[in-house]
Order: sequence, then structure tokens, then C-alpha cells
Amino acid sequence: MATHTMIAHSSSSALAASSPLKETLPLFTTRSLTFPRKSSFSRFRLRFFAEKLSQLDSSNGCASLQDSGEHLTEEHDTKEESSTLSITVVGASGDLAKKKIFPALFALFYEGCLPQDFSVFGYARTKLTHEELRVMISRTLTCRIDQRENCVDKMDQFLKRCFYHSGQYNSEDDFAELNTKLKEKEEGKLSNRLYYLSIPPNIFVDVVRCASLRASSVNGWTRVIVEKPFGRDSESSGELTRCLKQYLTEEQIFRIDHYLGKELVENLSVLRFSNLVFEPLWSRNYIRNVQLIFSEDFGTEGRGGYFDQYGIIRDIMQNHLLQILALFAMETPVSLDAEDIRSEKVKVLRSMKPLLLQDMIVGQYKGHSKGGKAYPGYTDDPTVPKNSLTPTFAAAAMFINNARWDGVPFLMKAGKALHTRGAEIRVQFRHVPGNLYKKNFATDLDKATNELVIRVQPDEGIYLRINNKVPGLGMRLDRSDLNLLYRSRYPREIPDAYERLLLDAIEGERRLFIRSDELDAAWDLFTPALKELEQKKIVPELYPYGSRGPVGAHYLASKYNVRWGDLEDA
Ligand SMILES: NC(=O)C1=CN([C@@H]2O[C@H](COP(=O)(O)OP(=O)(O)OC[C@H]3O[C@@H](n4cnc5c(N)ncnc54)[C@H](OP(=O)(O)O)[C@@H]3O)[C@@H](O)[C@H]2O)C=CC1
Ligand SMILES: O=C1O[C@H](COP(=O)(O)O)[C@@H](O)[C@H](O)[C@H]1O
Repeated sequence: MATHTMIAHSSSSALAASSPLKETLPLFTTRSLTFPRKSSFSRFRLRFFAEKLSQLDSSNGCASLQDSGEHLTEEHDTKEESSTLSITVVGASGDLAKKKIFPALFALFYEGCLPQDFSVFGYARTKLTHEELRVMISRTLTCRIDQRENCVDKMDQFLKRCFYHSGQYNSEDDFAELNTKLKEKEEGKLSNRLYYLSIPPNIFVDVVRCASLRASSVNGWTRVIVEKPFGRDSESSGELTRCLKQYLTEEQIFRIDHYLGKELVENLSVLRFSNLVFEPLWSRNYIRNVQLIFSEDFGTEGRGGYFDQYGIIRDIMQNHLLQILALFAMETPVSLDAEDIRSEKVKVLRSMKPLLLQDMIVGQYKGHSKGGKAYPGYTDDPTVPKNSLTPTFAAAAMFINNARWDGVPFLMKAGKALHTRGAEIRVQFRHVPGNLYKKNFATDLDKATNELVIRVQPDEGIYLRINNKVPGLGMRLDRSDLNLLYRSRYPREIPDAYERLLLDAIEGERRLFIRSDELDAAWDLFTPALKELEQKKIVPELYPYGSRGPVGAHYLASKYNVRWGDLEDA
């Protein structure tokens, strides 16, 4: 086994710079309001400082901090001026890079969240000039609604910092050339380098090998953001981790799950741990079931080739929904530090029962015509085999074997080509014992339990469904929502998940990235059922494009005496 690592390849000062200990955050003391080096300091804490200084303006918290130069120490200024950040987007010609990564980087620049001295490199095989890359990127850049005035100038400034290098993913020479170009931009300053692997997973290791051996920073940190999928099962995921760790330390690997960067997912812990009214209810004593629901109103159009190798369980459930579940169900972490939170997530994942085939159902969408328009079936995609059994829909019931959650079904449902697009967490509470008002409900009492809904997207919001009296002389009860709709409460645009996660990676904040033991625990829960599904060649239930999905999902829920909450909203 090769023993090179980015650290081994670097000088001793690089070793120090990339050591986790070096990235430990200095503590805030009231004696002096000294800011630590910004690049090693989480935005989370910078906000804390900023609030202390009453300088947080109405932006997302970065511009005000850049503007607060007079409060920074000389030491900070010197370090900031003498360091550079190079962000290399590997797979720059691809869908994700264009759709999400470049726009997120621009948004960070626009908000003043990137360091003074940064450059962005695109790397891919496609032959492009710097100018062609800039034209490509410029098509997807947008400005925040409330600050449009200087948008064009800002875009120009950003695009001037963007460069392109064409190369093969397995060529050390091509990465050595990239290294030369990066060094030109870095001008001998302390250089921090971030690689974003926006490429298919089969070339992750090649890129990491070439980048680590030939294009890692010699005097600053080098970090690599790895996109999903992290393997197809426990074995392949373990193998990927082993291969990556030949070249990188765990601290250098930032495994991204972009759902963790979504505003409402971030808010989950705040809701739970900062409101006395929720935490006491957060257990089997009061919660009847929890539902994690993801739906898209479009199919796998354009991504059929990728999707067919993975399917909806690996694409959405094993990562996005399971991560939300872990945050929802974990015990209170010792602190908000990344390792404390991630350790609690691992604990709860390891307390879960691996998914059983009898606790899941799978579906696949078929072609459908509606309003004179024909919608294709999954297997109509030319990149998908005609006899594919890959699920585009799945529902599953999972359980946590610990004192808090014993017996509570956690139901997941995820599907493509459904009637609507959305992601939400639904918490259905138990009945009020000996309900005084049993006979005053017009509807079935079973529907009259409280429900807390955290709507991740679209129309981000949190609402609590309660029972109330209908005004009038009679005594009829109704259900209403106490509704925190973000659009009304916070009219400012919510940053995209990729913005938050990119900024965190730049700042070395690992809280929202997946640690390797979390990943192992997540795969252990799904691998046996996935294998059985494939070995037994289970045929998915067909559902029409644009429908509510297979009826099997209702049978699964009713087996655990649950009704899907989203259907009652409809
Ligand atoms: N697109 C999305 O919405 C999402 C994507 N992801 C993940 O992000 C990563 C990138 O996704 P996406 O941009 O859609 O991927 P693409 O298929 O668009 O690939 C990105 C780039 O990689 C190169 N590439 C593609 N296929 C191969 C191949 N077989 N061998 C070598 N190079 C190849 C191409 O660049 P060139 O030919 O110029 O070298 C391409 O532009 C993937 O891991 C994906 O799973 C995760 C969440 C959402
Ligand atoms: O990771 C993925 O996520 C997207 C959905 O992301 P969203 O932020 O638009 O909700 C999904 O379409 C894709 O299949 C999957 O790979």
C-alpha cells in the first residue's frame, strides 16, 4: 500500500498547518476582542464575535466582518494579507459545477465571505480557454435580490479571478502543470488549497492521488471536498475510504451531503435544543412516529446513466434522509463542536436496526400522458436498460433500539417523478389520554393528534398543528397551524446549501460533513436490504409519472399504524 499522503508530501510547516491541532480554535475572552486568523475560524463563531460587536448587518454575516477591519489585530491583518486561497473545481465542465458550485462561490464572493486573495480554477478534460470557462460560468451566476445594484461589477470582479486548466484525471503531469499555474497566482504567499471533486466516483481516487502528489500546498492546508456517492455498499464505501486515506488524512476529507447545508436542517438542532417546549416531548413517550419525506416532480432526465447504478435508496435515503434522521434523533451533544455532534450522530446510527426487506417497498415510474403532454417512463431513458429494476421510489420503516426511541417507527419515503417537489420532516404526536373533547371533533380522532412539520423545501417553514375551538356558540373543534413561514418572517433570500458548505470547508468547520465512521454506520443499516433486493431481483411497483407513488407505501405505513402526513395536507 502506498504511504504518500498530502501531509507526508508537504514540508514540515505544511504538516503543522494541516494538523488538526493547529486548527483548534482560540477561545473568546472578554479581556480582548482579538480575532483569530479568519481562515481557521468557523463562521459560526465569527458570527458570535460579530454579534458581540453588534456589527452583524442584514447580509449573511460575512460582509460586515470584512468591513470590521478596524477591530482586527495587526497580527490578523498580516496573516490575511500574506495568505491565498485557491479553489479548484475538478469536473468544472459538469452539471453540478455549473448549476451549484460556481454560483455558490460567486455568492460567497458577493457576500464578502471569501478571503481578499483567492482564485478559482476549473479543471476537466474538455478543452476550454479561461474566457470560455468565464462565459460558461457567467450563465448561471445570480445576485441576491436585495443587493442587485452592483451585481454586474461584482460578476466581472469574480470572473477575473476564475481560470481554467484542461487535463486528464489520472495524469500526475497534468496536475503538476496545474500546480505551476496555482503557484503563479499564489505569488509565494502562504497558500491554502481546496479541491472540489465534482466528478463521477470512479475517478475520485485518481484525482486525489494526482492532486496530492503533485498539486498540494507546500506551506498551507490542502482540503478535498468529495461528492457523493461514497460507494454503493459497506464494502465499496470502506474501500473508497481506504484508498482516499492513502493520500489524505481524515481531517483533509470533507464528504459533502448537501442536505446538511440546508437552512431548515441546520435549524433542527436549534429548534430542539434551544426551546424548552420541544425537548421534553422528544421521545417515545410523546412521539408516535416520525416521517422523512422527499419528492421530486421530475424524473432522472439527463442523469439516468448515473442513477441506474444507484437507485433512490442510495441516492437519497442512505444519505440525505438518514442524516436528517440522525440529527433529529441524536442525544444532546456535549457541545456544538463538530466532533461532539458527529459522535452523537454515530451513536444513534449504531443504535438502529438494519433495514429489513419486509420493512421496505420499491417503485419505478412509468410513462404517463396528462393534459396532452406525454411524460416518459424511467426505462424510456436511452441510458437506462429497458429491463432495469432500479427503484425510483422507495418507502422504508426504520427503528432505533435505544431508550428514547424504542418502538417508534421512523418512516422514510423518497421518489422521483411524483406529483410535487418537497422535502419535510413530520413528527406525529400521541393522543391526548382520556381526551375530554373526543366527541367534538368533526373528523376522526386519529387525525386530531398534534403534528410538527419542518418543511425543508420549498417554502421553508415550521408549523405545529394544534386543535382549537371553531369560533361560535357551539363546541366544535378544528385543526389549525401555528406557522413560521420563513418567506414572511425573513424576507431575505436563504443561502443555497452549497454556499454554507463551501464556506465551512474553507474555514475548516467539519460539523456538516460526514465522518468516516458515520458513513460506515449508515451503510451498515442499508447494505443487507440492498443486497437482498438485488439478489432476489425484486420487481418495483410501477407508478405513473406525476402521481403520488405506489400504493405499497400506504400498506407499509399502515403495518405500523401510521398515515403519511403529506397526504392529509393535499
Ligand atoms: N448533478 C447533480 O445534481 C448532483 C451531482 N452529484 C455528484 O456530483 C458529482 C458530479 O456530478 P455531475 O456534475 O452531475 O457529473 P457529470 O456527469 O456532469 O460529470 C462531471 C464532469 O466529469 C467528467 N466526466 C463525466 N463522466 C466521466 C467519465 N466516465 N470519466 C471521466 N470523466 C468523466 C466530465 O468532464 P470532462 O469530460 O470535461 O472531463 C463532466 O463534465 C458526481 O459524483 C455526482 O454523483 C451530487 C448531487 C447532485
Ligand atoms: O443528491 C441529490 O440531490 C438532488 C436533490 O437535491 P435538492 O437540493 O434539489 O433537493 C437529487 O435530484 C439528486 O438525484 C441527488 O443525487
